[in-house]
Amino acid sequence: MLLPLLRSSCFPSSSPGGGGGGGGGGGADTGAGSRPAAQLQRGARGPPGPLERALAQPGADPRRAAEAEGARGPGARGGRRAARGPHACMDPGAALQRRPAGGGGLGAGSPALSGGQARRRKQPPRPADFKLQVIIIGSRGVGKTSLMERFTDDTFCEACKSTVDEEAKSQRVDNSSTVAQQSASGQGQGCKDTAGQERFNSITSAYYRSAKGIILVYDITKKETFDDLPKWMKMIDKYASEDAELLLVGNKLDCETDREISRQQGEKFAQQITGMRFCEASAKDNFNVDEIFLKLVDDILKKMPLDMLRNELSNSILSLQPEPEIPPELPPPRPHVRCC
Ligand SMILES: Nc1nc2c(ncn2[C@@H]2O[C@H](COP(=O)(O)OP(=O)(O)OP(=O)(O)O)[C@@H](O)[C@H]2O)c(=O)[nH]1
Ligand SMILES: [Mg+2]
Repeated sequence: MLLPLLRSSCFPSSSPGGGGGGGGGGGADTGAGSRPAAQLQRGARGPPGPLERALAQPGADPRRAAEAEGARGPGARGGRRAARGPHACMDPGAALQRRPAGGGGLGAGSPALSGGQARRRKQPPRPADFKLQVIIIGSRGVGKTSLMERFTDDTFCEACKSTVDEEAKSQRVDNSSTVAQQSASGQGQGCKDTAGQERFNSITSAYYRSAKGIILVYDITKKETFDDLPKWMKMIDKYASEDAELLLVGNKLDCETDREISRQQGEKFAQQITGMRFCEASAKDNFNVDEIFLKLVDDILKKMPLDMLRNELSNSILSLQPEPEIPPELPPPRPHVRCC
């Protein structure tokens, strides 16, 4: 897998496009009190999987490598308009294996996607290899930030502050201008927990527009967050690009006893949206979290036109971390494509 730098912007809460409100649709604001910007990157993780090793070969074709790794071939799932193919690995019905020591992979055949928990101890972030923007949206408290932090830092906090918090509300105007500045100066890729409330649509819509992947999260223990989904879909239809990869996530799978939304309900919702994948996860148990992000990136890369991918590569340092040992019989790989 190319080492994508995924930056995600969390849109806490609010019923999308709507004003404030209680409960799941709480008024959303910018997240002045939010956690620091977090870059999601794979760079600092452990040894490359077969897909990465395959990519390291001279002249590797990223998508063919992805296929070789058992991911579905390009075109198996087009954009939202294409006829829906059967869900592959995110099929919620498939037995998602629990990863040993903290989480499950999508299936036996995806060592590159298998547990990386131990490998992801906090390490200094590395410069971006390859930028894709992914946004995580969903009603308040569904676990957007927790999923992001589990993936980036492998941490989880029980009583974490809402990305929207009281003091933030007072500063939201500044923040919205900050966010505006960021996006204006091209820093829009920076990750910021901002909100989806009507007043920020002009800002957050920019995030939707440039997002290659959208993760829509609901809380399986809170029906209202599932009922909010159509409103989030309206935001996606209104602002997101046609070919953004969509992934629906039912979070808090560890709270099975408090479940209010069945897996089948989640799957059925996703099946109504062309091209939308679905899975259930738990940020707390670190179950299916890597897979959410890495599979989404897989899908994004596979849909990218090869020349664009190559072009992106030619403008970036393709580096795999750590360098795969080159068995003696293989010639050393060609020198890395360096930034111009
Ligand atoms: N049991 C359980 N709790 C979770 C999980 N993910 C998040 N939580 C908890 O749910 C609450 C909200 O989590 P956040 O990550 O802040 O949710 P959010 O969607 O970012 O919330 P806002 O920023 O307010 O929109 C916190 O108390 C988390 O500890 C999970 O997988 N399982
Ligand atoms: Mg949050």
